[in-house]
Amino acid sequence: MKTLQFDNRFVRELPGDPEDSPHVRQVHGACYSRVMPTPVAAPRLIAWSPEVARLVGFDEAEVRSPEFAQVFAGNALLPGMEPYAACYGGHQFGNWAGQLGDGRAITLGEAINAAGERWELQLKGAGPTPYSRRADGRAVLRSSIREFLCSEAMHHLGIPTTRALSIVGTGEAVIRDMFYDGRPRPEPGAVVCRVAPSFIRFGNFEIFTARGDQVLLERLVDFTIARDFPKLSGDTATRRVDWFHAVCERTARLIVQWMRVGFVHGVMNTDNMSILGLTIDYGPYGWIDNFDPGWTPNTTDAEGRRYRFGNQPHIAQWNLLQLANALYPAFGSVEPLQDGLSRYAAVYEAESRGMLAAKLGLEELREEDDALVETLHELMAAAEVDMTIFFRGLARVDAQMPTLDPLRDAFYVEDKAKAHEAAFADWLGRYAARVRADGLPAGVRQARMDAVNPRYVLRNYLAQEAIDAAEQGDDARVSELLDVMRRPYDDQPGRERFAARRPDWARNRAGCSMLSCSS
Ligand SMILES: Nc1ncnc2c1ncn2[C@@H]1O[C@H](COP(=O)(O)OP(=O)(O)OP(=O)(O)O)[C@@H](O)[C@H]1O
Ligand SMILES: [Mg+2]
Repeated sequence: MKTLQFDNRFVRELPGDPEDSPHVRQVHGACYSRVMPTPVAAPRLIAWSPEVARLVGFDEAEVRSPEFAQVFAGNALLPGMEPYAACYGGHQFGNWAGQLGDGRAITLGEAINAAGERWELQLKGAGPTPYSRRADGRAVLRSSIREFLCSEAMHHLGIPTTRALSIVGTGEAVIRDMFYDGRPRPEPGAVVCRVAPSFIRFGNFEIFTARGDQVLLERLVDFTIARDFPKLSGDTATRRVDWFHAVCERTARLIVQWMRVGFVHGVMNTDNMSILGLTIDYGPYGWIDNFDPGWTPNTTDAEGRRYRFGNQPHIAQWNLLQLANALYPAFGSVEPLQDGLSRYAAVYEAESRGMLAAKLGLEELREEDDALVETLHELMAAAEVDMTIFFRGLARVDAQMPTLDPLRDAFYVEDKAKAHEAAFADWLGRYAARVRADGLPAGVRQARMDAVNPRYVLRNYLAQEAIDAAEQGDDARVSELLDVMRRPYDDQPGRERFAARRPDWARNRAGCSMLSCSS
């Protein structure tokens, strides 16, 4: 394998933990602890992303070499790698949880590719670290496949995200009690290598303020600005303000994108919020099948449904408020922080209106269109309409002569479809009139809509089918699904089944509609 070029700024420029054993502890006065991945019995490459391999600088032969599986299972290091686990805290389900940290993630290094881009390589499931608390530092195959596939699916949908290079099976079992019902069982283990310009989270800042360590807080702030926001200029105070505003804007744009495609993160704790506005931590996430703003995939969240689909914009702002509180000592005044939070709301509102207009194929969403959107959302929820199929079909509704025909596939329940047919016909009449008022040629409108309304999303049951096969030793389904998700906006002849409604068997099956945090 060729050598990569590393420039490990995080460990070079920030203070680390002087202790280098993985025993579990509170780590003070440090941004990270150096820790080696724990070797595994029998590394075996299960799947990889060709785009990410290219980004990092590996060709196919290198990825398929035995050395690759060794390195990306955590059994060997490439020259220049300096493994560490980051220290962070976080608000979980609305409550301050204290020190969390990379309990099973280990960064290998910051690779600089031929284009001069920085791509941090991080293993997830690579063994215990000082931050593992009572857990084992490992990850199961099912959650690793979900993380791998969804990272890449999101990227190809055009949504900011951490990427995934590879999944390597460990050849070792991991014990998990999937539904916390006292029935633990052994499951196959795996390690994902994920890749991003930065894995810094809101919680990396929160931990220092919670501990009254203003010096380290300010160091991390200025480091993040210098490394991850190099375009910001001016004096330190100006850059800090502009930086927080940029974080608020990026977060707003990210959530708008989730809402566009029906992605429900499922566990939007502040330790799972990226400072770059990337989607991070693919745990108990899910995709909307039938449109339901109240849906959450996370069984741990079933009661309060804090992280339900329709609540994500609100939660993101709440998380930014926690970040603002944490940053206050570095700012010394509340105004710029308040301005940032207002910026979030303004950008979210504007971007969300643009997104809704694009999904509907309208030039813009005017105030008088709000009722049109509201009625549609109510109808979709009441009639159990598949979000993805509906919007894809809507582009095929003839504005001169609108009928429900292009939308028939989107309905889950015959009775409900019948009951709402007249209301939908009425809505379509109003919609078609609005489209005609814009006067876009039909082909242009359809092409524009197809560019924002995907044909294929990583439906929960599709991922589960690939997982079931992989657990039986057949990895091909994972690669096939990745391949479909690489072109989500294109009709792919022969792959209609991947665009179909969720089948009935998947309605209430574990892994398909209910996900636990056990991973
Ligand atoms: N199996 C495990 N072993 C050790 N620590 C764990 C394990 N699972 C989760 N954690 C830790 O628990 C905390 C919260 O977990 P959460 O589910 O948000 O993260 P995660 O899925 O491990 O990973 P990430 O956010 O890095 O994608 C984190 O500090 C995480 O590292
Ligand atoms: Mg996490």
